[in-house]
Amino acid sequence: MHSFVYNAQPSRVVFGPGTAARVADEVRRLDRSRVLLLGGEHVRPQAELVEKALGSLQVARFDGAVMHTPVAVTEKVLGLVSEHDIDAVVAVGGGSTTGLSKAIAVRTGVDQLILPTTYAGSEVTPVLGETADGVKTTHSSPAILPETVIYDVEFTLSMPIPMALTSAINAMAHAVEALYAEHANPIIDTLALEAIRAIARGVPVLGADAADREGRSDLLLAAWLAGTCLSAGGMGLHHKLCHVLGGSFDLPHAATHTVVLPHVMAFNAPSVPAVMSRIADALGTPTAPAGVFDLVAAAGGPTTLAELGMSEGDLDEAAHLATERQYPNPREVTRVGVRRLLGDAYAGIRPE
Ligand SMILES: NC(=O)c1ccc[n+]([C@@H]2O[C@H](COP(=O)([O-])OP(=O)(O)OC[C@H]3O[C@@H](n4cnc5c(N)ncnc54)[C@H](O)[C@@H]3O)[C@@H](O)[C@H]2O)c1
Ligand SMILES: O=C(O)CCC(=O)CC(=O)O
Repeated sequence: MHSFVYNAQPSRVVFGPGTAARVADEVRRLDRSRVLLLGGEHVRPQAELVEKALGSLQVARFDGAVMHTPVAVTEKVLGLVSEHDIDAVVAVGGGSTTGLSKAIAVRTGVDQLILPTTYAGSEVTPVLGETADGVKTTHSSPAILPETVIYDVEFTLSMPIPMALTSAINAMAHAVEALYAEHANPIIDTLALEAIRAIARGVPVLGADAADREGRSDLLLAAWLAGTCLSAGGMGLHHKLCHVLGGSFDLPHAATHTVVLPHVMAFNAPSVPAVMSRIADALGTPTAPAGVFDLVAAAGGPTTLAELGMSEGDLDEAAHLATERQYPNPREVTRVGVRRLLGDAYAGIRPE
């Protein structure tokens, strides 16, 4: 018999090809008129299109978001916000640009409209991770959640295939951890399993046609579902470990998720066999951890922490940092267990 609490997150979502052109209407719908546009070097054409669409609504622009949301960058942009009397942020980019937008909004109360260019899913979560003094700290608040998300598949087509692959596995990780999270519930389970199915379908064909709008649109939809799972379900060992590796050892976010996910699934599998069996069904593979590992390996994605630049000598410290505090996870998290897991991920050993 079911018994659960479900918190729906109130985002407005505009989804479809060409929807970026509606950004000015969406700003006016929020009754805002002084926009700070956040863009970035690798999404210049997308940001330019949005700049044109915003016209006189845009009064300032910043292009320097950094992965893991360093507080020093946020403080720099806060100067622009007060100087230009900003009342809304429009962010064009991946999770790093969205993170900067959230960091500004939670400090100033400005509205946020996000046009994602990756599958990170941050745009629909009330979660923000920020880095200061080499430590990444995550917090959650309704004030962090963006008001409006515009998913335009055209904005994601420029992602190179290796990046689209790792970003899709970052999304899959949100769905996987939601299935065994503290706040798991049947609504989120449905979204999570659909996201996993869609990503398992989409990843193997990513390389076949780089401009496959249909396929990329399905992945973008899966990314939204997966972000929704993260926002309602919560995070366990996998996300904690990736935040330690990203925040303290500067590893790239989505690629780290891609390497670590099968190993955390193998670690947690003995405690949640029924969940792993549902994931295996969604993947269409005999076992879930090996299914994810094989999906990544077959698509040419990263399978070792070594290739991401992790030093073997730092694995002990990473295990220490990831086990300093307890947090919800289906299996007890011990330093010895995490160190073994990290060793396997470092070497790229295929899990059972
Ligand atoms: N709070 C949350 O719910 C949440 C969820 C997921 C990720 N995140 C955070 O987001 C950050 C990672 O985000 P990410 O993985 O999307 O990477 P990212 O935003 O850092 O982007 C990676 C690189 O790819 C470039 N890029 C982005 N979109 C592109 C495109 N369409 N074409 C070509 N290049 C493109 C960026 O400019 C950047 O150089 C991390 O800080 C992570 O912690 C937060
Ligand atoms: O905003 C953050 O950096 C914390 C949440 C997060 O990164 C989710 C993830 O690990 O993909």
